[in-house]
Amino acid sequence: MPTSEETALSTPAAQYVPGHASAGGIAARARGLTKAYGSGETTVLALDSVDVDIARGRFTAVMGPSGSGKSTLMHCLAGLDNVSAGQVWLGDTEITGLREKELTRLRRDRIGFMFQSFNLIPTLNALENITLPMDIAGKKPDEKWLDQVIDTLGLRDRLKHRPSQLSGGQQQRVACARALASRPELIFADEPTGNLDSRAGLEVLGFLREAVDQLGQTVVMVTHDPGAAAHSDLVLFLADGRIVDEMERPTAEAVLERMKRFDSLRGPSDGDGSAASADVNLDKD
Ligand SMILES: Nc1ncnc2c1ncn2[C@@H]1O[C@H](COP(=O)(O)OP(=O)(O)OP(=O)(O)O)[C@@H](O)[C@H]1O
Repeated sequence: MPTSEETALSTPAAQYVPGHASAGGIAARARGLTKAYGSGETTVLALDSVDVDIARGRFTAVMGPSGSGKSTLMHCLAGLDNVSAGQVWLGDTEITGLREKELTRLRRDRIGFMFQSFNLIPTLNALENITLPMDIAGKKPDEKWLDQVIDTLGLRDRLKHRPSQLSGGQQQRVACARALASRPELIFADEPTGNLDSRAGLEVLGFLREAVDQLGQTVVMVTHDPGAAAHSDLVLFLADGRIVDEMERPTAEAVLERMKRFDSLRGPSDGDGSAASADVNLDKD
């Protein structure tokens, strides 16, 4: 059963909304966001009436036990998955209810994506990969911005290389540049360091941080790694499809301690990586 505090976090907006947007405005917003998979007795409630504001110009991390709904939240906020109930906005545009064609255009024009697998086209060189989404959209890149992105990511001397000629870290930097190239309103990164060694992972996190601090971008990153989350401005913690806590200016140690409290709620027979019990203790500092 949810605690009273958890219930308070998932009830309608005006009271308390995790991620509470700053003066910079709101890049994405969800109210009552609910996502169920399957039907009847096999229904899985992946998101349970989530209210969240993603602040513009900030780096937000999403953490939580396996199966808590992190990827589902990202997919619903990005219009990659339809919702069962509730509303989602990208900026001022409500995306719930948009037709697939409109969603495709919106994703292409306004959102950048980074995934664990870099999703680069092997036959294209780095520069062609970076500009591919814009080429498909028939848009000319803003050359000054593109130069800035390429230099910030240290890719200037790698532009003619194909993905197979680049290290994992360099490939992820290309994926990062591709996400940034069209100067999207929002970048979603799903475990962007998951396939990298720790040095390359740190580098990519540093670049995402720079994208926020120096280029004014907005980043939402799903991660399992407390060290990665420590690069963000704000961590949202999910459990059983609900946002149950948040942490401003996180440190790896503090995030790890918070995550341990999810683990300690699992029974001995519950070691299969499924979500923690809903009875998460919410003693916010
Ligand atoms: N396509 C699907 N069909 C059925 N159930 C799904 C589907 N996608 C996700 N789920 C279920 O929804 C819940 C949330 O999944 P989700 O992938 O969002 O969690 P997560 O926190 O990202 O997990 P992980 O950290 O393991 O990637 C889980 O119980 C999962 O089994």
